[in-house]
Parts: sequence; C-alpha cells; structure tokens
Amino acid sequence: MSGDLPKIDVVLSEEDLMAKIDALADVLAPRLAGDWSAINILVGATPFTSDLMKALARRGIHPVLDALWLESYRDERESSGRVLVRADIVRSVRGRGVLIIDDVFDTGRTLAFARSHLMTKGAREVITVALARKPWAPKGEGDVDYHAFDAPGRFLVGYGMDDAGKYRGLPYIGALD
Ligand SMILES: O=P(O)(O)OC[C@H]1O[C@H](OP(=O)(O)OP(=O)(O)O)[C@H](O)[C@@H]1O
Ligand code: HPA
Repeated sequence: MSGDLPKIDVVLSEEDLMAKIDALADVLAPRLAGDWSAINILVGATPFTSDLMKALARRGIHPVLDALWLESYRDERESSGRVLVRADIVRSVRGRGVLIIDDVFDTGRTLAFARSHLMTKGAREVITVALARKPWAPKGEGDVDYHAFDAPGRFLVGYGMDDAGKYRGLPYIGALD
C-alpha cells in the first residue's frame, strides 16, 4: 500500500545508502581516534547519525554522542536565511574534536552556524559531514568536509529529510517536484 505519497523519484536506494555510509566510515574512522564528540544536527540528521555511529562502532570508534537542534527551513522548501538554536548541546566540547553530522548540505548556512557555535564553545577541531551535497552548495573554505553523495539540484525527502515534517521515515532518499 503506498498511502497518499506524492510522486517521489528514488535518487539513492536503501542499499546504496548503506554502502555509501560504510565507505564514509572507512574514511572518517582513522581521523576520529582520541577524544571526539559526534553532534547530531536535529531533526533531519537523526537516521544518518544512527547508521554512521553504528558503522564507526564496527570500526572500533566510539565518539560521545550529543545533539544540537537547529532550525532554518521550518515548513518551507527554501532557507529562511536565519539559523535558530532550538536546543543546545548537553556535554562540553572544550578541548575535544567535534564531528558535526547533518543530512543535507544546501546553502551551507546550517553547518557554517554549527561550526562557529561549537568552536566558540572551545572545540579543539571541527569536522563536518553531510549525507547529501547539493550542486550549488558553497565550495572552498565554506564547503562541507565530507559528504556521502552528490545530490541532484532538487528538493530531497526521506532518510530524515522532510517536506513540512513529512516523509522523514522513508528508508531511501527521494526527490520531489
Ligand atoms: O545548508 P542549509 O541550507 O542550511 O540546509 C541544510 C539544513 O536544512 C535542514 O534543516 P531544517 O532547518 O529544515 O530542520 P530539520 O533538520 O528539522 O528538517 C537540514 O536538516 C539541514 O540541517
Ligand atoms: O532538499 C532538501 N530537503 C529537505 N530539507 C532540506 N533542507 C535543505 N535542503 C533540503
């Protein structure tokens, strides 16, 4: 039964997603030895954080998991241009390496804000990772450090990503018109 789903084109299947996360964990694991915190950018990055943490654990890497709830899109498909902190991290990151985990890197505002927020709290080093990177996302200094796949220039849903709160539970990444 498909319920009342709109037309969603699959851009990355569940199987391909898991393979990409494993490949990412292979690259990240050697960088994360020692005192690291992993910060889940709520809400959308939750499924990705969960699978990436498991992939890292299988490689013997166990960062301290925390969360930072940031909001800038609300129910719109375009960034409001402002990033709001809805809830802050709980554990100190002073002197620690910080891996910031997000689902999608689009205008880059959210990760730029998160990076500076955590550096201000005394992080020793910040690394950013996103599952999907949009084609127009910032390059150079403002780029995300690691991403799992290059997304098409379309609005994405699934695997944490929403359209006005819906479709976060889809096990694949899809695109809507
Ligand atoms: O690169 P940007 O243009 O900043 O977009 C990326 C951010 O947008 C979404 O967050 P949103 O504000 O929609 O909150 P959500 O995670 O609760 O969906 C997404 O989860 C990223 O955090
Ligand atoms: O393509 C997207 N889909 C869902 N949320 C988003 N936040 C930024 N870009 C997107």
